[in-house]
Amino acid sequence: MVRLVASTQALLASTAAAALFPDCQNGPLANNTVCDTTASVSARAQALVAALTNEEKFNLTGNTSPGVPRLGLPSYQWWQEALHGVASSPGVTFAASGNYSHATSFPQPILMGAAFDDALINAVATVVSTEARAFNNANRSGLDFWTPNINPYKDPRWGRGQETPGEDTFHLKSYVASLIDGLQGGKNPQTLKLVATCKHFVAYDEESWHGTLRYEFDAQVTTQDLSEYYMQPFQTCARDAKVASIMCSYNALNGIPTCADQYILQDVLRDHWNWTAAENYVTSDCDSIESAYGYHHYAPTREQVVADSLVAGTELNCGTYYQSHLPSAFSQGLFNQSTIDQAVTRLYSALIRLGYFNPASTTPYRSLSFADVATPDAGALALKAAEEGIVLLKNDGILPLSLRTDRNTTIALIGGWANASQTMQGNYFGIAPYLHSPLYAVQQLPNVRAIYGGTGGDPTTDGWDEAYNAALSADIIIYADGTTTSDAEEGLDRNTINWSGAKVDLVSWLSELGKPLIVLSMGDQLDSAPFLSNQNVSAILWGGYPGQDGGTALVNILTGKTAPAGRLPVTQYPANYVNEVSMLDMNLRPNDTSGNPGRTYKWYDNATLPFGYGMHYTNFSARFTNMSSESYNIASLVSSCDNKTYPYLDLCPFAHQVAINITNTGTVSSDYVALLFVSGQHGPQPYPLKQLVGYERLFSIGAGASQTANLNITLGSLARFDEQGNAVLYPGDYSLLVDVPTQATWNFTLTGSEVVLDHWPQPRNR
Ligand SMILES: O=[N+]([O-])c1ccc(O[C@@H]2O[C@@H](CO)[C@H](O)[C@H]2O)cc1
Repeated sequence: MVRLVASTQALLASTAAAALFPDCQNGPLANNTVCDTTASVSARAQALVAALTNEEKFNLTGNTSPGVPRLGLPSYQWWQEALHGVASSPGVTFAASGNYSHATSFPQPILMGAAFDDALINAVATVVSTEARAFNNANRSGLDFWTPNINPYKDPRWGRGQETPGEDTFHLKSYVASLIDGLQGGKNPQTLKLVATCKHFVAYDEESWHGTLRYEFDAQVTTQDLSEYYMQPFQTCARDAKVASIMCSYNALNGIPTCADQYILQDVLRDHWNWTAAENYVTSDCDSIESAYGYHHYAPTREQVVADSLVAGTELNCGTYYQSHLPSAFSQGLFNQSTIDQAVTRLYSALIRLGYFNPASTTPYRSLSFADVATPDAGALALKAAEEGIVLLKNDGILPLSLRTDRNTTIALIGGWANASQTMQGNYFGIAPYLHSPLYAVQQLPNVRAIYGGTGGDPTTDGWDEAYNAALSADIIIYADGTTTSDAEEGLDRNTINWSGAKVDLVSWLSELGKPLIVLSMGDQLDSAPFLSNQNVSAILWGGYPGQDGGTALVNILTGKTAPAGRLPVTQYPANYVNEVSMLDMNLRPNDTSGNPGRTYKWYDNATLPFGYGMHYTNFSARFTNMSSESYNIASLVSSCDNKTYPYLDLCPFAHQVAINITNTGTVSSDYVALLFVSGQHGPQPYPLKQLVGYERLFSIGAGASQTANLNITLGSLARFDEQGNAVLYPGDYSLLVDVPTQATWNFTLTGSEVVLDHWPQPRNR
């Protein structure tokens, strides 16, 4: 076992302040082609690399890069984080006070995923990249941001599930395309706004479970599951959204640490997904090259491990292993000159694309300043993002609250989240301009007296009297609790997914008062069965990690200022699920032999609340309007696809848009998320229960009014994956359904022969 502590501390030490950009006017590089803005990116990067000694090149391969002082090439910190706002991380320095002392803190992705609103995600990412650029201009940040975490949230115990938009790959693909566009400033823009990094490539979704650490886990994944599930968000990142960077992970995949795996980094990422077209780089996770040696024991020497990783296509090492061991690996002949040249060329290509070597006047974004950070508009967007994601799980009619105007209403707030502040940010957070707790937000309501009843005891009954007394004198009781980063986060998986016995008992004790009792279930999903079945629990809202204005968002929903329309982006599993399948079992499909009951809504049918669940303050009906034909020939669908617009067959549109007319049949204006699923028995067995093929959020549908969701479904979304990982469109009967919470179906048939939409590259011999 290696100890990572000392070196990770070194990783986090911030770099000494240096010149922000190379001096291309008067510095030593002024006459080097790297400073010639009319030359191509690759010519510029190659010219820079040609000016470097090997020793200098090796030194440039760590996240804390010393630059090359002799050439006026500044030191550079490659490691910045911005999961839901510019975040504290090695390259980001917040000021102690005043300008640059804070940045907008949006909800965690798991709550933003629940909004099912790609335009919202693009707007959020645009604010994040603007604020990041402003920080960079003030020399408080680099330009490479190692976000998003886009591993699918497959197991409810995963500590980092909160960092992701959820469990469904169609959803993740759509979400991440919007996000990367906002972070990078478009698809292949003239100047990259930021470098975004899709991580962790691939099959990474385990932290520390029953003694198995993420650093040592060897994920055993079938080619079918790999292609169909674990790879899908990365395909969108690399192939379609043109993300500029990818991070390989700590785990091994079928015996090979991902950062040393030529199959995934070369055959899949660069060759199959054409990720060579633009100048991009792969970074290791932090100390994951060291883990490949010390935990995975992948090769007998450190030199062999760094050489294998560099050759496989990991250009940058978060850590110091490359800097320390590449020189001797090179002397031993373990890789050749062109390999290190290519790595450094790719790294500096990314900086060139960011305008790093260009005059400020020719680079957009250089004039952004603190006036562009944490603006009122950004604050309003953070509030809207939280409101859009919050999910109504139960309502006996108490919500929206009708508060009296003739006298004060007393509201008791009890529980670990009632007065939450930083907790609302989850992990990977920065310094927020403010943190409005639920208690604070209730205190702002007119004609309301708020009483704080403490956090409630767990596991002892300490604090229960305080809670009870507050509840006794209240008209309405709000119990706000759930998980925090002490229960689940990086390095920490959960063993249980139930509300603790003490919390269930406290809520039941409070419920015996017979007063309106609302549970705010915060953080990750907990099995809400005990509260769903308790008739004295009037309502339940799930609020995830709602960010800087989370309390206001929750209270706006409670009072009806905003109507809830979020949908669960993950399955809410029953508590016993954790006893049925090992966290280390990567299989998605149910398996009688292993006892795996299946994972995600596609393969598991016994949820407490299903993926996509979410109630409203009104009722909706749904109707398909334009499904004229009921039979489509597969060959015609494929041949009518314009391969200039759609270079990959899986992106080809289905014969026509699917139009779903949604009518608000109730009395309250509300957003509505149309979730379109397909089901049917075609392709390899077992068949999934259903799969998401489209979604759209409709806004403010008035009482009695209708709006239409026009969904552009693709051939790829209708495909199934065979055992070789090929995406195949199969003939057969299909049903389209909009079923949560309303029911509408439309059936059609695909005729003719099956067509492979995506031929999956087969694994190399291992
Ligand atoms: O040294 N540390 O303090 C430290 C902190 C976080 C850390 O986690 C890794 O670093 C992040 C890099 O983006 C990856 O998402 C995560 O897996 C790895 C190391």
